[in-house]
Amino acid sequence: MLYQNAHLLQIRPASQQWVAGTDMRVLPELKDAWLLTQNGRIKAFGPMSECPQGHHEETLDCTDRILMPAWCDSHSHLVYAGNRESEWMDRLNGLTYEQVAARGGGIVNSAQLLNETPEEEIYQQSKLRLQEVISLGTGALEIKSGYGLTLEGELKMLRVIRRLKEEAPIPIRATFLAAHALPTRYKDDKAAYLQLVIDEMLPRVAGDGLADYIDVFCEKGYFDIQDTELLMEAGARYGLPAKIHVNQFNAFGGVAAAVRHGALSVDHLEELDPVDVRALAGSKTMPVALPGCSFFLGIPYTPGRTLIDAGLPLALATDFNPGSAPSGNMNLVVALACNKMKLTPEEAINAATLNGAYAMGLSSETGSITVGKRTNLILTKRNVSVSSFGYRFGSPLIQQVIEQ
Ligand SMILES: N=CN[C@@H](CCC(=O)O)C(=O)O
Ligand SMILES: [Zn+2]
Repeated sequence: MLYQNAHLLQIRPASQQWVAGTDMRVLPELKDAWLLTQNGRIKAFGPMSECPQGHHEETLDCTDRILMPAWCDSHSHLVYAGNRESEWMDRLNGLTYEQVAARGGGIVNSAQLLNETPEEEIYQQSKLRLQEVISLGTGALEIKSGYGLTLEGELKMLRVIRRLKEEAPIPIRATFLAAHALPTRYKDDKAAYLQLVIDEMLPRVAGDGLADYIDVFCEKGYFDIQDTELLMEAGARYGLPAKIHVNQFNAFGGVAAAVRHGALSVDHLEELDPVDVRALAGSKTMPVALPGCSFFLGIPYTPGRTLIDAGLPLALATDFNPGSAPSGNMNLVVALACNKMKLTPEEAINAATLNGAYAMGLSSETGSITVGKRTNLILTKRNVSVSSFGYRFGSPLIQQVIEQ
């Protein structure tokens, strides 16, 4: 396919894996450009004055439109059963997320439902959500387990993720998150649950090649630093790098622990201590903000400005899940990042494309307009500017999602 007269956005050399600090304000572009794709990959691009001549099977005129990489959503729990609308109603009536969880709701509620639901049904429900996010411009996605909390439940979730991986037109990464909450059966014996996760679940998950990463909900009332370190070390023994839920409600050293263990990303960070910022400096760990969760739970937004102004990179993701963020809309995430976290549109787009791809190990595949990367692209409607992604919040700006 030959795209002509396009405004190409987010053009990067293959060597550039992320942008940080003041560089996040820059979105390299080429106006009045052509782009050629072949076999699902970007083959070449350049200014219209040098557009390849001759016959091309298919061409698309992109006059007045931006052609850019599709969104890279590096943190989701898109595979789940049913919903938690009744808990949401409880929160509307005044309960907090933590109070709902303390009453037996929350993650363990989703876990019960997931264990009761047949695998095929979970697959069908999740597939619909996947189709929805792809139609909204998501071109790469990470999906976590963590609503099983039993060997069979976790394997069931990961098999569904594998099936979605095999069938989807976009790259998907799977993360093993059995340490998402203590299942009711183990509520007074965390050590026994950790043993189950490490000695029984992990060898099966890794042996069957069902996960790319390991995750832990490092939070008061869930898993502490020692548990998190134990799980990161166990994951490493099976070749699974860590992506850690940390600092959602409390900051108590989880970021530094994750960095020490070479985690690929630390996600949430609604609570941020100067110690966390110092721990991230000079590391290869990507901080990931989830503004949809802040919006839905009414908790603080991740201080993205503090991170970027300290010279760090930042990625944005949806956290799509039934409890704290039942939306997989990356367009909304980008708009929230601008309006609530005070990111410039350029910073937000860098965070939602190039840096998001890094945060799920997909830098060589997607996240920028780069020769050789996948043809995972968004073509906007006419007269959409870079600022529109923050300013025109809620407006559908995408004309076509290109996934080959
Ligand atoms: N915080 C932990 N896990 C999810 C929420 C899961 C749930 O409430 O079901 C999150 O990232 O927000
Ligand atoms: Zn999450």
